[in-house]
Amino acid sequence: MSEAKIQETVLLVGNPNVGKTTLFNALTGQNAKVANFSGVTVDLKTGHTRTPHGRKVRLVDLPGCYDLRGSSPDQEVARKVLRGEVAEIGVADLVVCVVDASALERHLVLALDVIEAGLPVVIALNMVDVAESTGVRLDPVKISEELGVPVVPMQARAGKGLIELKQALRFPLPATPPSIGWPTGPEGESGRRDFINRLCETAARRADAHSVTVSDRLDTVLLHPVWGWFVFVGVMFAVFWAIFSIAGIPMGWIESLQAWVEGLVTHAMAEGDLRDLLVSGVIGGVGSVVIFLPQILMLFFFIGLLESSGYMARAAYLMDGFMSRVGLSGKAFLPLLSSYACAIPGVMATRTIDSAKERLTTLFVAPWMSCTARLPVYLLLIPLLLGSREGGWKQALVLVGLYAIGTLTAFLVAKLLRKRLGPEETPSHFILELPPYRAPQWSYIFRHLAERGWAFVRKAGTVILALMILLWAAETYPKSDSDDRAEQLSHSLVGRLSHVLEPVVKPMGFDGRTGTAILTSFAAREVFVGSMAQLFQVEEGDDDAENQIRLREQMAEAHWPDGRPMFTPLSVVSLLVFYVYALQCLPTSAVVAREAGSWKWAAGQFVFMSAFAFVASVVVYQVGLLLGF
Ligand SMILES: Nc1nc2c(ncn2[C@@H]2O[C@H](COP(=O)(O)OP(=O)(O)OP(=O)(O)O)[C@@H](O)[C@H]2O)c(=O)[nH]1
Ligand SMILES: [Mg+2]
Repeated sequence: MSEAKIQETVLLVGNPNVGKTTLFNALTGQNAKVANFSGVTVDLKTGHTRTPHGRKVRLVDLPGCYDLRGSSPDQEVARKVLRGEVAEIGVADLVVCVVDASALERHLVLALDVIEAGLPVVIALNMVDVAESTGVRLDPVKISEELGVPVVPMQARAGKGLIELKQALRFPLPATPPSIGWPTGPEGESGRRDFINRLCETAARRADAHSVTVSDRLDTVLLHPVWGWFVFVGVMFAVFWAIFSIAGIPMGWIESLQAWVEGLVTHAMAEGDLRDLLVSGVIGGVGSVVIFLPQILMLFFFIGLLESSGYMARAAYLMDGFMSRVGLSGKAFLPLLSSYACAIPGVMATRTIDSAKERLTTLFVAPWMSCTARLPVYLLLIPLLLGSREGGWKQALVLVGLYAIGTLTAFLVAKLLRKRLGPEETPSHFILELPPYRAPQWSYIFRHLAERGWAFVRKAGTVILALMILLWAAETYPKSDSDDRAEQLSHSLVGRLSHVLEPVVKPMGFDGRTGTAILTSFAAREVFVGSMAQLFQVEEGDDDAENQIRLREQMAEAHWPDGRPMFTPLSVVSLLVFYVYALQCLPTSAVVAREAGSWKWAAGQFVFMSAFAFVASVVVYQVGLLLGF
């Protein structure tokens, strides 16, 4: 190893779902994604930690892998790093092999592979709490003697054993007896198994009778072909209901705050363009988006809870049969599920899928899982559809419906695409391990919420704010002599743009202003709400009126020039359908291009989804009209 190296590099390796990232977070103070299923980490994460001797070391968290042979892209990363083939990481000085003490037989396979590869190894014997609760009697000293490497018992989630592990990180690691006590090479496979079994019999003895665990008992219901589905639908419904009813309370606070600030500015400033910019552009436009923060956070919270407890993996298991009918495996379901939070991590998570064709198909349809950026649009429009103060459960039902439409269409398109991509490589079957249920990792969930919340506020304060100011300028200039707002608007840049857009969006049931708002939302979906708040504002509202409700009222009162109401239930449905399908997220397209390895794929996806959204919306509106809605 070169002299110039400033710090040592320590790799965290292990099978999936053993707590590598939990350990990484605990050692580095970061908050990388942790969840209770396999294949959560798909990329390399680096951080720093200090040993008790004051040495700063670089820590690298790897995706889980089972041995040094398999084939999926995420596991390949781990293998390359272990072989020292990744330039940014170089050759590791030490490998911490994280194993699950409650299932040592399986986890030692990788540990032996790594020791054989000749790297200095420390074994982190994690999840000691789980092992003990299932009656396993551990003997870390014996394991250490047999393998010839240090073994540190620990509970990463509770932060136990961290100091001991840090103490074991010594450079160079004191030499251990070089003799390997198990047969090596591929021929030695069964001999290695025997070695592991013998070791576990003495050093990780199981209680004799196989007891039925709580996880087993829960699974008889949650994986039941009938009851399992009841629970699944019930859980989803409860989540959406909570989003409407509970989040309504903090939303009210934000609304009042916004109205108060608006009133303050209105009174403090003289009438004029600047005041108009602040009140309608900045406070009205940005505020109408920020209001949805509580609901977005709630959705992230529930997704975090479901992932952390292990229920997500059950949902994937339930879906397996259905998925295989569309040519995907249950493994593809987890990336799709996490796309409900945001398509970007969802697309990245497709790396856990072994088959390249299945992977391409999954990342192609992932953006149709409604992400949280669509939530503000849905939440603005659903009450408009049902009449403002309709009961929470009906609204939840419509919301579930929207998620379902996106999901089902995704499956349908996946099926067609999967066929086009050529014959099946391997029969898809369920390859995801079912993890035991675990208590949610609250510290991770709440830190994650804080990060997401901050990211949303930052986006509102930058991208959305900038767009709102631009839009305000475009709807204010060039100025006309008229005092009438409608006339002023039609004279402005936006008015002219609306005029051009109107023939395009009219078949969908909207006017040019809505068309303009849709156009602005190609920068970011949430912008739609802010743009509507600006474009449909008729008069300066009362100082204390609540902006959101005002926007909905204004939309409800909007008319076509011939006096027909503009937002009928039919046109609102058509608008919702458009937002379910349209791909309006540049970062997603960039990640798709990277993951699929070609811009063509991302461009094709964008064109296909936009066209699909447009056609679906036109069909809904026109057929609806024919049917007399
Ligand atoms: N009971 C118990 N659970 C733990 C412990 N350490 C981690 N966990 C849980 O194990 C699950 C998996 O943790 P992760 O840190 O995401 O595991 P990982 O090894 O990084 O998983 P991949 O990235 O998928 O390879 C989470 O639900 C953690 O809360 C522990 O010591 N005891
Ligand atoms: Mg991980």
